[in-house]
This record gives sequence, structure tokens and C-alpha cells, in this order.
Amino acid sequence: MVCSPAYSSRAVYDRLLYRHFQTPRLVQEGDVLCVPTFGCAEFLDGNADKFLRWPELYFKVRKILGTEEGMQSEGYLADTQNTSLYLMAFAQAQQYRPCVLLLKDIEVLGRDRDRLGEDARVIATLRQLLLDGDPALSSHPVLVIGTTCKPQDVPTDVQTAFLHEVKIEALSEDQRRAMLSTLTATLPLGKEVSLAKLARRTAGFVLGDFCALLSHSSRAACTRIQALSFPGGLSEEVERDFCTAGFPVLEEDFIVALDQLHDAHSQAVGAPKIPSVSWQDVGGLHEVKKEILDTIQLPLEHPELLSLGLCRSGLLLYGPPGTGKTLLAKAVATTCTMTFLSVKGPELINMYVGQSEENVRNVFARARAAAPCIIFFDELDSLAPNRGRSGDSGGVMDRVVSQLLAELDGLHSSREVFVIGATNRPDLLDSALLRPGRFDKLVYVGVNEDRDSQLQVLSAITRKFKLDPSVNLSSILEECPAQLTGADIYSLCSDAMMCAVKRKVEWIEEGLDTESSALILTMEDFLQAAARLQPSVSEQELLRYKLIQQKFAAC
Ligand SMILES: Nc1ncnc2c1ncn2[C@@H]1O[C@H](COP(=O)(O)OP(=O)(O)OP(=O)(O)O)[C@@H](O)[C@H]1O
Repeated sequence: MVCSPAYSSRAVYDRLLYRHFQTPRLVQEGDVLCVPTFGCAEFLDGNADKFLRWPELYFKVRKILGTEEGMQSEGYLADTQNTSLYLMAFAQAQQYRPCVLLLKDIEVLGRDRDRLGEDARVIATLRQLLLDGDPALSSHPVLVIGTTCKPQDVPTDVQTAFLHEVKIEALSEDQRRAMLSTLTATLPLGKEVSLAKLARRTAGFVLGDFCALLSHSSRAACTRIQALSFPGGLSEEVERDFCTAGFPVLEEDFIVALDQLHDAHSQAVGAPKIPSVSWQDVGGLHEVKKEILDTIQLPLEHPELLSLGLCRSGLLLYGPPGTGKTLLAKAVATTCTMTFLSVKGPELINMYVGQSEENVRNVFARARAAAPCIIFFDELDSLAPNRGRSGDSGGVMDRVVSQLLAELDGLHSSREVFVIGATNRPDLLDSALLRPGRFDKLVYVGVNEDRDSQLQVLSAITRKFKLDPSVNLSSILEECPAQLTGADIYSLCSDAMMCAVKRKVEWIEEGLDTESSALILTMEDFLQAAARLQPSVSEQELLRYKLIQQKFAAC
């Protein structure tokens, strides 16, 4: 905001100035700032000008940014330390009564410089200011509204000074629909655009996302029309006329925009996303598929079951690694157009006291915001081991398990959040987790033991590959070990793919092939890969899984 010749040209003063400028001051161009050097002995002793003890430095304010042209310029050097800014804001609000004073992100007000502790002086002032202006006492009130995304971080004294607290929840499908129809009221929409369908596909969206959706789809429509009608491009003038005249936004434009937004959303860490795994990508596992769909799709299609309290909200998939548990959960989420929040157990464990429980709470809160949503807990055994045996001195894991149980019990009221857990060791789980109403349905996902089921997996994986007509999938499997997990078959295919890539590179180098031609996998590639394939789950391990399966089947 403020530049002064010395500030910009003599970097040696930076630290001192930085500290000084953290106290807000109302400044104008031409003001001379006087910066005391008290307490900066080491800085002064070491300075290049050899001034031993300079009690004060002077700087002239040359320029203030962010002011309107023609107006007398004035600006603040802002900080979170001093209370004068708040005093000023409240005083200004009083002048314009009746008015609304909006304080954004109130959780940062009252934090000290490193944002870890609280500044009691600022908090006390803020509280006083909030309590002084009771709107009920005045006919021309100043209505103070504070906003925050982290209510738990707002200092208690500030929080209690507000009369009302309004929680803005995630939008329901009906609310999203209503918001869309208001926002698109003036927009020429194509006949086939269904706002109901859009509302269904925008779980978790908030107002800002909808505004982005509309601007992205308008841009997509503009690009589409330009590409169709003016392939040579448009002059600036014609383009302006064209935009003023307006153009209809079609369903395909919304789809393009939605894909862009979902992509951007999924890059945000920990954001729920709608996966793109279809049932065709999952080979075999028909029984398991049916079990999962009965648990999840049925209550979605027949909400009357929910009112009878007859639905399950949790399902546990267990079995050896690489058998397709994650893949199944993703396919279900895609089929039911639900968002999918994947969480690996160890990711939630944090060394700070209380943080792991907070992480568990956050996962469920995020899922509720993006409902209908499936939370997929991978490696559940590491998140919810048997209580009392976890061996950690502070009992962190016990508290995490308790938090998880509390959240699972709370799911019945939210209805549209389902939980799928996956584990290789269900015997290590806390038994309370498997009680009715929690993960009460256990489904074993085993290795593919017969060639038929292996063939289904191999066909599903090679669906997107280009295969030579000589390739016979059944004969390939004859060359493989008898028991294979889905991941083993996947590694067979990726090995075969590597063989094909190597061959293609050699051919390109010899001038026999070009980069633009498609990569074709031959029978020879698969046979080479099959000869090297080692099953990832040993006989002994399989036996152990069989015993576990028997134990749980008997429960
Ligand atoms: N039935 C299947 N059909 C098609 N592909 C499969 C199948 N099972 C596994 N795969 C392949 O194996 C890979 C690994 O599977 P996935 O991650 O779902 O296993 P998992 O059981 O969740 O393993 P883990 O217990 O180690 O987490 C998948 O990405 C997929 O390519």
C-alpha cells in the first residue's frame, strides 16, 4: 500500500519496517513516517551507514495503491494486532445507520501475529463493540453480521457476543434446483436442458459453483457456435454484437462445463468426486455387486423403506488385497450417481492431540455436504483396531474408534450417506464396528479361482485395448497360475502392454512403424507376460482368508 524511497531502495531496513508497518495507521501521500529503532541494536550496529545508534528513521509516503482517481488518497497499513481498525469500521457504520456491517472470516480477527494464540485486547474490544450496538435498542440499527468457515476457531468471547448463529448447510437437491432456476431465469436455455437433472448432478455445489457453472456453460456455448458458424474466427466487433444478441445454452454446453468443474473440484485435496468406473470395468463378482446394490440402491429408489428404519448404511468388504474392493465401491458410486469420498485409514491419523478425531468428523461433514455420497474407508483396520489393544500410549486410536462409531450412529438421520469399508484383516477390527446399524453387512471379495471368472476380469480389463485378432483370452489364462486376483490379471495386462510398447519402439527406430499408428497387443505379448506372472496371494494366505471367512460367516 505504501512505498517510500528508502523502503524500496534500502533493503537493509526491511525487517524493521515490516515490524513497524504491522501496526495500522491512517496515512496519506506525503506523510512522513517516523520509525523508531528502539530494540534493534544488532540491526543498527551492523548497518552499512555505520550509524551507531540512530533513534529514529524517517520515510516519506510516496504512493498509496487502491484509491480512486481524483479522490484524495488515503490508506491504511493493516494488521491483526491493533484494534483501531475495528473501532474505525464500527464508527463508520454508525454514521451510515441503518446499515449492515459485514465482518468476513471472523475467526482470524483477534488472532495474534503468528495466528496461533489469541490477542485478548483485540477480542475484548471487538466483543465490546458488538455488545454496544444492540439493534433492538435503536430504530436505526447497525446490524453486524460475521461470517466464518471455521466456527470452531472463532474465539468464544466473540462468538457469544453475536445474538444468533445461522448454520448454512449444504444445499439439498430441491434447493439446488430452485437456485438454478433463479440463476437461469434470464438465460436463453435449449429446450432439452433439464434443471432437475442438473440439480442431481451438482451434489455439493454452492452458490459460487453455480455461478461458475453458468459462466463456463455460456463460454462453452459461445465456443460451440463460433466453431460451427464462424470457423475462421470473429472480429472483436462482430463478437460483441453476437454476445449482445444472446445465444441459447444447450445441454451439451452444461455437460462440458460440469466436466470442467468436476475436474477442478477433484483436484482439490480430499474433495468428493463422482468416479467414472462403470460395471463393465468390473469383471465377475456378480454376487458381491448384487449385495452392494441391494444395500445402497434400494433405499435410494424406495425412500419409504427408510422411514421404516429398514435400511443399512454400512457395508464391509473384506478379502485379500487386489481383489477389486475399491473398484466395486467406485462402480456403485457411478451407477447411483453418487459422489465418492475415498479415505485411507492411516491418512486420518495425526500426531496432534484431538486432530485425528477432528479429521474423522470432517470426513463425515464433507460427505454430508456432498450427499448423496459414499464414503469409502480403505484399510479400515488401521483406523479402527480393537480398542484397548492398540498399544498407543495416549489412547489416540481408542478415541478415533469412538468418534467413528458416533459418526456411524449419526448417519441414520442423514439418510443419503453410505459407508463402505474395505479391509484385508476384519479379525483386527473393533467388534463394536460390526454391530447392527454400523458395518452390519460383511461381504467377502475373494480371488478368482475358476477360469470363467478370470476370463470375465480379463475381458473387462482388455475392453479398452486394441487386440490382435489372433489373441485368445482363454488360452492366455491356461498359461497362468490357477488362482489369480483382479490385480494379478491387471499386472498381466500391463506387462503385455509393456512388451507391445517395446516392440513398437524398436519398429519405429527401424522405420517399420509410425508413432501415429495404434498400439496392438498380440498373443505373443500376453504369453510372455503370463510366463512371468507370479500370483500375489500365496496358498497359505488364501487358507488364512478362508478361515477368516468361515469365522465371519458363522457369526
Ligand atoms: N473384478 C475386477 N475386474 C476388473 N479389474 C479388477 C478386478 N479386480 C481388480 N481389478 C484390477 O485390480 C486393481 C486393484 O484393485 P482394487 O484396488 O480394487 O483392489 P482392492 O481389493 O481394493 O485392494 P487393496 O485391498 O489392496 O486395497 C484395479 O485397479 C483393477 O484394475
